Amino acid sequence: MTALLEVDGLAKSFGSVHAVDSASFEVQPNTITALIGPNGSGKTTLFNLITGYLPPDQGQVRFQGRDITGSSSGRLYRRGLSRTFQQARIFPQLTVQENLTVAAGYSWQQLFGRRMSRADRERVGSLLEEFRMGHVADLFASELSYGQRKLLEFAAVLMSSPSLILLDEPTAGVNPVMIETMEHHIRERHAAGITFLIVEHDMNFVMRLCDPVIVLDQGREIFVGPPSQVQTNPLVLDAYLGS
Ligand SMILES: Nc1ncnc2c1ncn2[C@@H]1O[C@H](COP(=O)(O)OP(=O)(O)OP(=O)(O)O)[C@@H](O)[C@H]1O
Repeated sequence: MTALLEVDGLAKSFGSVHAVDSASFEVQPNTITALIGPNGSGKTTLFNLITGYLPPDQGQVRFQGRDITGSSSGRLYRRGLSRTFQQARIFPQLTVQENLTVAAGYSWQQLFGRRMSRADRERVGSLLEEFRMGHVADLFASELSYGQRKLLEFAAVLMSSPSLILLDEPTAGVNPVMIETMEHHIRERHAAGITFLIVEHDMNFVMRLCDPVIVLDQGREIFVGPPSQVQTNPLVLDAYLGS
């Protein structure tokens, strides 16, 4: 099977800190792959390198077989590679509905002139329904709870019809009910054909949802395998207990 995403010898240093140090791994299509590792092991930096928010010092990233190293985040978004952030990046001064509209690629002028295609209007409507956000559609995003903002960001990246979504700590700081909601939506969208790469510290969440699991330590992968083998792998235990 051809990998959907290939990370090959990726490296990034900040001064003397080797945040990502020759990392290489693949994400196969139709998986929910986890990327875990102790604090500071380079997970967010890797996400930034893959999604065009940081240029790598070395190495290559391929998406759907094409070299995307150094491509801009906007270009990757339009090609079907989207991401979320640890702190949801949404527009607090726009309503929930407007946030989804902007994510479809509409300019601010079009947004306020209501010149939106019927198909996109319907997509916004169906996402509001799917994510049960109809009742908050006209609230400003700033009025949402922390968890709802994360959910909105997730819904917004779906406007680009992505084939791969990178989620950066989707459950961090989120209440248990919202964690279940998040898991439900990931499963639903996975069943509909979207591939996920998820950075997450909640091991219960990872163990029940993800396969395979990639473990990063000091900027490079030290384990790739099924969740059942992660917790007993000596290299993984060393990385976590030694940190
Ligand atoms: N912009 C930056 N400037 C300097 N150092 C940085 C920068 N970004 C990350 N680092 C360093 O790179 C290393 C990897 O950080 P990164 O945030 O990628 O790790 P992480 O695995 O995502 O951590 P966490 O689980 O705590 O979110 C850390 O030592 C961090 O301090």
